[in-house]
Amino acid sequence: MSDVSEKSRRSGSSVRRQRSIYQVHYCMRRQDADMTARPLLMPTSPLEVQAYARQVAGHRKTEDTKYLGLLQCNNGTIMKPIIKESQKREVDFYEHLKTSSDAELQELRGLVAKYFGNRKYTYNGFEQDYIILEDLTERMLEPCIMDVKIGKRTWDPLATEEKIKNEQSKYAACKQQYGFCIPGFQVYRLSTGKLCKYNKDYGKRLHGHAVKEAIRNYLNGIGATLCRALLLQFLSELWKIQKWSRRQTAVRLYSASLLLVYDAARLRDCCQSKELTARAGCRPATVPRRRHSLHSVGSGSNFSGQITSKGPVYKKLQSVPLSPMSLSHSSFSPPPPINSPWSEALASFNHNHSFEHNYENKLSKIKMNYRAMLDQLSYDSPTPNPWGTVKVIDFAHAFFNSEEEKQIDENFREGIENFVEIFECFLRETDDQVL
Ligand SMILES: O=P(O)(O)O[C@@H]1[C@@H](OP(=O)(O)O)[C@H](OP(=O)(O)O)[C@H](O)[C@H](OP(=O)(O)O)[C@H]1OP(=O)(O)O
Ligand SMILES: Nc1ncnc2c1ncn2[C@@H]1O[C@H](COP(=O)(O)OP(=O)(O)O)[C@@H](O)[C@H]1O
Repeated sequence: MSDVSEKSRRSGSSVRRQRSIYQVHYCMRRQDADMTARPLLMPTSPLEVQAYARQVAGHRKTEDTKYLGLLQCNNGTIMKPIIKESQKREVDFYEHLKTSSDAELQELRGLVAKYFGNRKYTYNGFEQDYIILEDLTERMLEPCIMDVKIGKRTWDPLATEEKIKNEQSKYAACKQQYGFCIPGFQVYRLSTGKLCKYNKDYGKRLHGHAVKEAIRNYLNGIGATLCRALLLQFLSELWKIQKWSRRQTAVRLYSASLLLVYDAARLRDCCQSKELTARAGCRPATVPRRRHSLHSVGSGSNFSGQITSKGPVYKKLQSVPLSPMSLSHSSFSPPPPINSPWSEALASFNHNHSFEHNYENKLSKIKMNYRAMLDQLSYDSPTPNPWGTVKVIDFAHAFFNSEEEKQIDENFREGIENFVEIFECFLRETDDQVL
């Protein structure tokens, strides 16, 4: 991306004002719920395109000089080539999803990358059709990306015998055990900033316990504590996908993937401030002024803007003690209303089946930690944008159900359940984290 912006600056074609890295990367994220938002590029800016260096799986080969991988545009979108029949079906899938009035499909719209239509584009002298999608890693400084292909069955009803055999032979142990597989991921090491890439050959060898460890590695949790804030960001989206997959009968998603993305630069900030807080034994007494926050007026929060040594102060409520020790002798009062993806995560968290047996014991502690974490995150960022998310991608083998075919897609649901369970298990490891 930096090459692109450098070029536009030199040619004087960019209409963007120069901004600091921080502004460019963190403060401009779009928050629209609608997947068909308007293109991001200013009308006068020329579209600049290059091979997408952040692609961790899928088609990438070059045939002659025809590049089969994704392209990155300088307007926050990526372009996915439409070459095979299955990819043509993917266009139809997005087009139908865009206009459908079916409630289940409307819900799915919020779980996939934003779709901006399709277009012809000439790259390296070859004209091709492309699907235009939101780049989920946009503005990330150190994007950590994992592609998780969902389902024991990864071939669609139109697959040939040969294709079925090929699919059955790949990632066999992993798919059998977990109902998903990992065709690729990349992670920036928190300590060194080094980028480590893991391709499909690595993914094909994964099975048993190594699968969970690969996910832990992706989360920068090898030899270090997993970050509760990061896990909750992922879970807030994963629970939505899980809830949808438990009910929906509209579509069968063969070979679709979850694309997990987070910014290691933001994770590093989060860990460093946690470390500082732990060392000081309390949160910082003075907080730099923020222009926007989760708790700005109108955001629905009762946060007063003040933080004391005991934690954030809420309007009309007592300040929140941060130490888990204090829980044993304090009566629990519900947290203030906060409208954000975080509060949705908390709501899902409280109602999730997997935690019901621990419900009474853990709830008050979780809520207390959680409220503190919300403040920590909003303190670190001038906007409340999450720096980790997950979306469903790759609908080349997706099929809409007719009325007679309507039933739950067990193949997809099962894979999601198992993946969510791993994240919930990781989250339990962080139960003692107080931010
Ligand atoms: O060889 P194919 O034709 O089955 O290609 C696979 C692609 O299938 P498709 O062409 O869309 O039907 C397949 O594409 P989809 O993700 O299914 O769209 C993958 O790229 C697959 O690689 P992997 O399983 O992720 O390691 C590709 O598999 P390999 O390159 O690992 O064989
Ligand atoms: N919306 C997106 N934002 C960022 N990266 C994406 C997006 N969609 C796909 N990718 C990247 O491209 C890879 C392949 O995408 P996918 O749709 O699965 O293509 P294929 O059909 O070739 O398998 C993903 O693993 C991911 O790295």
